Amino acid sequence: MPAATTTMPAATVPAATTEPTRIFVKVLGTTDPPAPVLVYQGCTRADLRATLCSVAKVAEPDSRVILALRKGDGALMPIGLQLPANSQEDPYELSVKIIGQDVPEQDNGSEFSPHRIAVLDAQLTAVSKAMDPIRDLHGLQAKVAAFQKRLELAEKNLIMTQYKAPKPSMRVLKRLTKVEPIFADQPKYIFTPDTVAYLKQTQFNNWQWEDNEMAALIEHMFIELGLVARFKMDLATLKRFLHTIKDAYNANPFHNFRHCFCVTQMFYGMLNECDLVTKLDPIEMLIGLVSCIIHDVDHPGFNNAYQVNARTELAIIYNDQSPLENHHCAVGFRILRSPKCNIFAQLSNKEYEHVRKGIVRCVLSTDLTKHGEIMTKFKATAENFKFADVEHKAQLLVMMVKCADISNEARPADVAEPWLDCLLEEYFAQSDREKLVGLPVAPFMDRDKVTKPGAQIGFIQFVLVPLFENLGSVLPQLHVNVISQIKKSLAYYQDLGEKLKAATAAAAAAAAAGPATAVGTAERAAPAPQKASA
Ligand SMILES: Nc1nc2c(ncn2[C@@H]2O[C@@H]3COP(=O)(O)O[C@H]3[C@H]2O)c(=O)[nH]1
Ligand SMILES: [Mg+2]
Ligand SMILES: [Zn+2]
Repeated sequence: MPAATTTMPAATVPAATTEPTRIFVKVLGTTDPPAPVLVYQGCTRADLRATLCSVAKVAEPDSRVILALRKGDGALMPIGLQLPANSQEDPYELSVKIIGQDVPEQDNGSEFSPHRIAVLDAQLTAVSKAMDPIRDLHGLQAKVAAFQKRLELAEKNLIMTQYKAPKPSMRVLKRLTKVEPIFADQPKYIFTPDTVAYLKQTQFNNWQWEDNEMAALIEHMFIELGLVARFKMDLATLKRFLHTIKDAYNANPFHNFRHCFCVTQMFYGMLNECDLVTKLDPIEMLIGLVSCIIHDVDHPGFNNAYQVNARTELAIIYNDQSPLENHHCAVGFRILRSPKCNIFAQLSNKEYEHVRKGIVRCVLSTDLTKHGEIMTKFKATAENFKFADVEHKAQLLVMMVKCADISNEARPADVAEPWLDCLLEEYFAQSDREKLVGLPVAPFMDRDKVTKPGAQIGFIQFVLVPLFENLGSVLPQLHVNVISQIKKSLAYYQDLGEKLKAATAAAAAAAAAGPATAVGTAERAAPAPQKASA
């Protein structure tokens, strides 16, 4: 039979914004005093079961372990997160049985027979497990995307996407309606005036759109900026180009087609919010837009350092010189060269050369090892910036694409934060592989060393703020939404950093004082403060 844990004060567990529920649990069949358990909001039922098992000193909380929790009056309490707090004087009584030891396999007919409890327990655990993917953002998104796909099929690919203004909560309603198709194999999207106006804002929320919709939104940008008309683009070719590019982005956690869309949309948002649509030539807007679209195409999910250290094919082909950015550019132009996707077909040779040169320059500039050099050059240019100067505008485009590429923290908190999770997921997958094969691991990618504030504070302070302020010296409108949001983000992560520091210190003090059992991780113990939105 399991023995009870030693009771230690639970007060040493770090304070949380949402206070945990403190319960006391007395393990039946032992003489040990009731043990305190802190139940944090956000932990799962499986976490709670695991903790109760550890209180009862049962090694593994597998499905053969039956836990029953009763109040002092004998009432059976469902083991879940809604357990009311109690006191040391009136603890819950925990009984632990292990199927195959002393529990009858058959139902003995009584309401709370061990068999029934075991069955119920196993079912609840299964339900809890089934809920885990739903708590996970990617899982949720995948489910939504799969549902939308099914809906598309059901609607025979005839979908109209309607969008309601997001303010004030940035929540989105999408209504799907039947409309006439353009292509038999492709849904046609018609965006409402609300949607197309919202698309022009740098604070746009990317998360509620699926890939086909994002491709259609980019298509809309080409039309709306007058590029389709000016460069006599065939609409079907534009669609094929965008869908081919979409398919050429890999399903990486971060460097995927959604990132491509965000970068492109931020560029489009900056064009609009900074009145550049009238100040730049169509060909310059075309350079910027297509640069954003192809800038990470076919990204393998492993960065340049990995390419070089692992001596990959890309590193060999490009002699270790920005292998990824060179690859993105080459893949993009290979797609553009194909007649079915060649949106530049009607450009004169001179225009094509100008466009190609501009795009290559912008995409290669997204390699952050070029950051310092580009910053210095633009600072000098910005002192006397002239929209009449072609080279000045070429540098402006480079800066805008660079800014758009790393602009997640320039969006509202609820849009930005999931991107950091995606980035860290990709970084951790890389460092895990590097550890496995004995390659050097960058500390900022190491899951044992990285925290969210650690990842963002320096990045925002030393990369984002100087970069956007440098561009802001030529485009002062950037201060209104973009730079102000970046500064809110910085304050948020600085605050979170302080809270984590305090939580770590408190946890260390708790460890020194003795064992108190808490359900949940350190991050749950110090949940994120509310991040300010625009
Ligand atoms: N720490 C941190 N890095 C970022 C963030 N956004 C982008 N990056 C990194 O900056 C890089 C810019 O180019 P990529 O998009 O290829 O890959 C990007 C990421 O590695 C961010 O919010 N935080
Ligand atoms: Mg890149
Ligand atoms: Zn990118």
